Amino acid sequence: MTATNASAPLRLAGVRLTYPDGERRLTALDGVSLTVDAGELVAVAGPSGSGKSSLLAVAATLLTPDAGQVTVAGRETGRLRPAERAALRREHIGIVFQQANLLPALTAVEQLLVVEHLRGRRPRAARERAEELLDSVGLDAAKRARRPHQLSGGERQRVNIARALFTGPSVLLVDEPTSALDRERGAHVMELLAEVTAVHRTATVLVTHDTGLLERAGRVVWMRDGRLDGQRSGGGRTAP
Ligand SMILES: Nc1ncnc2c1ncn2[C@@H]1O[C@H](COP(=O)(O)OP(=O)(O)OP(=O)(O)O)[C@@H](O)[C@H]1O
Repeated sequence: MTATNASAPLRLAGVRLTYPDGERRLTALDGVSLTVDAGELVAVAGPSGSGKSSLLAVAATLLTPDAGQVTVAGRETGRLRPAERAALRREHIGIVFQQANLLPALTAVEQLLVVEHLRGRRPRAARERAEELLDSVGLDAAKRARRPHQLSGGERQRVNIARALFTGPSVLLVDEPTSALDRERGAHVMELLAEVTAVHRTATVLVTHDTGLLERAGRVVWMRDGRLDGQRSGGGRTAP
């Protein structure tokens, strides 16, 4: 059972998050529990303001909940010191933001190597890994040598996904990855996310407004007013 799988890379249990709102607090997440297994793609859908981005920020350990637990790769993050939490995030969490945020002066390969350089690994092994990852998301040698302005929006988003996978994260968090793309390119990116989730065995959470893309998800959860409001199995791959 998903809900009781203690080895799942990502577990949220009874998470409550509030923001300051004048004299009071606004409740953005109101007792959210969600377990995501390795190799599972969960799409989080729901109206604007329902708490989807807040859920992603809490799962990314970028925001600390007022109550409840967030467990990443078996570690309860509420108990960690900030430096330990940052290290856990670097090692175990890949984040794909809505905009690719690539550095204009760097080629596709170099976008991945910036991170690797900071981690102090040997460049040749890192370069090979970067080349392989970009190849696996569909960028051939010529495109891997291009700078962001020489790539299409969909290709930039592929670089973005490869970059998030570079550290070998067990959790992949994806925020509206298709909002800047047309329907066909958006569908391809969604297809790619389903594939990398299966191949890299990540616990993937994808936030989207676009209900047209949900059939590729293994599971769809709906948010309303800070609560999970129901879920269904999608048409895509699910964890065994
Ligand atoms: N930094 C903040 N300070 C105060 N309130 C916030 C903050 N961020 C979000 N909120 C509020 O928390 C609630 C949930 O917002 P959240 O951004 O998580 O929703 P969402 O479902 O991601 O919305 P959207 O689809 O429009 O991005 C909303 O009422 C929002 O106004």
